[in-house]
Parts: sequence; structure tokens; C-alpha cells
Amino acid sequence: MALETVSVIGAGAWGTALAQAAAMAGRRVRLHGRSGDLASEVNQFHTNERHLPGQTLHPAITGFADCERVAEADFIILAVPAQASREAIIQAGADAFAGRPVILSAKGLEHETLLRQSEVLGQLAPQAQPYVLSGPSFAADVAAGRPTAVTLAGRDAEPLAAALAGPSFRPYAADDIVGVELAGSLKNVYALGCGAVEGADLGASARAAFLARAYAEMARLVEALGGSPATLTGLAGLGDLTLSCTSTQSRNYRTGLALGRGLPLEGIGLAEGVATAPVARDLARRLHIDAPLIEAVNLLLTGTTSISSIVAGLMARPLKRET
Ligand SMILES: NC(=O)C1=CN([C@@H]2O[C@H](COP(=O)(O)OP(=O)(O)OC[C@H]3O[C@@H](n4cnc5c(N)ncnc54)[C@H](OP(=O)(O)O)[C@@H]3O)[C@@H](O)[C@H]2O)C=CC1
Ligand SMILES: O=C(CO)COP(=O)(O)O
Repeated sequence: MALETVSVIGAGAWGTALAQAAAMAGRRVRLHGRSGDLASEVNQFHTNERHLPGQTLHPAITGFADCERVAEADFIILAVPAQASREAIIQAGADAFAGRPVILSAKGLEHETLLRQSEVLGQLAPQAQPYVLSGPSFAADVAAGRPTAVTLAGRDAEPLAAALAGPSFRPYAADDIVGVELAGSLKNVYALGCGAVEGADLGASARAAFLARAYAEMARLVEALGGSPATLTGLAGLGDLTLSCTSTQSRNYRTGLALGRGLPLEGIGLAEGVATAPVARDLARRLHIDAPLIEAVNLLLTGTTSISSIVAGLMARPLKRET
């Protein structure tokens, strides 16, 4: 199957960065945003100042203002926020995805339906060939050509990984779509928690403890939901959890930081963990999986309980063996 041209749906930070990576890998890229102004900016000035300020885009990227002609490509990358994917797929039309590899790159679970991104795609466009791209990768780093390694999961993912690989972007092929999707979504919830630990000045020891117990909790959930805990040892698991739980470049971490400090959340931008946290909590409860950190982050987000009470509750849980 030819993999020369790619349509990227969503011209935010991540869609534009992935467009850049694909162009650097030698692909011809169609970048589909919602606004005509953005398409003109990409085509005239090779920039996307709103979402990737200061970055010059590769000349092989062409901007488009709508989703109507996404099918004019060998494969598709979906890069709108998780809660907008359904709308974006419907707008493009199921036929656009039929028989094509579709790379899902949003890191979130759908509110109300509790679905993973590949399940949403499967519902709306069952003929699409789903792949999931995840791992430790800030848009600004990828777009600027800083070395980045990610996981690309799906059936026979190697050719697609090769189509996106460049000198600074290294996708590793994998099989476990469920584990990779869950890891990418859940790390955002834990990044909110780690940010709050930092914001409330609970100390580096507390943050490391949160990270380690988050990893254990994530492994329980991934296994119960049909993914492989082994996936979590890789880029999409440990890699992204570490990045997002320790870097102020992460919007989820910064959102948690602001919550921990009792500051307003304006200006931080999209934090997928806020919408995914209640979904993760509902999935865990439904499966009777012990997920105290996800419960704690949800409590934090409701704003009804102080951080010190949340922490006291966690520390007072019955003692248990570590594994
Ligand atoms: N930024 C990053 O470093 C990374 C982000 N991701 C993931 O990528 C996903 C997107 O994040 P990111 O690009 O950063 O977010 P941004 O806020 O930068 O951009 C979101 C983009 O989606 C568009 N959009 C929003 N709603 C819709 C809709 N209903 N239909 C079509 N387009 C829509 C927005 O359009 P408009 O501009 O018109 O509002 C915007 O272009 C998230 O799930 C995130 O977790 C993954 C790895 C890294
Ligand atoms: O997923 C990311 C890095 O891998 C981006 O994290 P944020 O969405 O928290 O900024």
C-alpha cells in the first residue's frame, strides 16, 4: 500500500507538529484546520502562530480549511482533542476513512460513552484501519526537530512507522492498541495529580511516590480493560507518564500545579485529563478496580475537598502489600 500522502485532521499544536514530522519524513501533507485563516497562514507564511508560535513549517505541508477532501491521501492522522474526534469523523464522513490507515493521536477517553478513540472510530467508520500514536512527545519539540521517540500501535504497524520516521522522529511499532490508548489517556489524569502535589508543595518524595503508585494503578486498569501491562514499560507508558508528571511543559501538569496552588486555570490551554478523569473513575468503579489516585484527582477537580484532606485520606488507607 502506498503511504506517500497524509491528511492531518486538526491543525492545533499536535496536528501541526505531526504534519511537520510527516513532512520531514518525506511525506506530502494536507493539514486540515477548521479556519480558512489558518489554511491561508500555512500556505502563505508556513506558520501556525496560534498553536506553534515561532516555528517555520515544512514546504511540503499544504493547509486546507475543511475536512471535505481528507480522503485525497493514502493515510489519515486524526489530531483533534479527544472530545472532538467524534464530531471531526462525522464531519469528514465515514467514507473518507474506509480502507485507509487512520492514526489516532488524541490522548483521552470520550465523556459519557467512556470509549477509547479507536472505539469511537470503529463505531463511526468500521472500515478504517486503526492505529494509535502515543508516547513522550511535546508538540513544540517534535515540530522543532528535537529527538523524539513514540509508540505506534496497530496491526502490522511497521510500514506506517517507517512512513513517519525521520532523523528526529522515531516511532516504534507495537500491537497493543488498547494498552497504548489507555496509557496515553490515563497519564494525563496522573499529570494533574502530580502537578497538584508540586503546587501544594508536598515535596519531591511525595511526587515520586505518586508517580510509582500511579504506574501500579495504571497497570491494574490496563489489564482489566484488555490491554497488556507490559506496554506500560515502554514509551507510551513509563515514558509519557514520567514526562507529563515532571515537566511544566505539560498542560495537564500545569493545570494540576495551578489547582494545587489555588490559582485560576485561565490561559493554560487544553488539559485532556480534566475530561478523562471522571471517565477513568467510572471505568475503574465499574470493574471494581482499586484506583485511589484517580479518585483523588476527581475529588481535586470537583473543588469541594481541600488538598490536605485528600492527602490525609490517601495516607490513612489500610496498609497493604506493595504488589
Ligand atoms: N500538544 C502536545 O504537545 C500534544 C498533544 N497531544 C494530544 O493531541 C490532542 C490535540 O491536542 P493539541 O493539538 O495540543 O490541542 P490544541 O488546543 O493545540 O488544538 C486543538 C485543535 O483541534 C481543533 N478542534 C477542536 N475542536 C474541534 C472540532 N470539533 N473539529 C475540528 N477541529 C477541532 C482546534 O481548532 P481551533 O484552532 O479552530 O480551535 C485546534 O486546531 C490532545 O488529545 C492532546 O492530548 C498528544 C501529544 C502531544
Ligand atoms: O501528551 C503530551 C506529551 O507527551 C502533552 O502533554 P499535555 O497535553 O499535558 O501538554
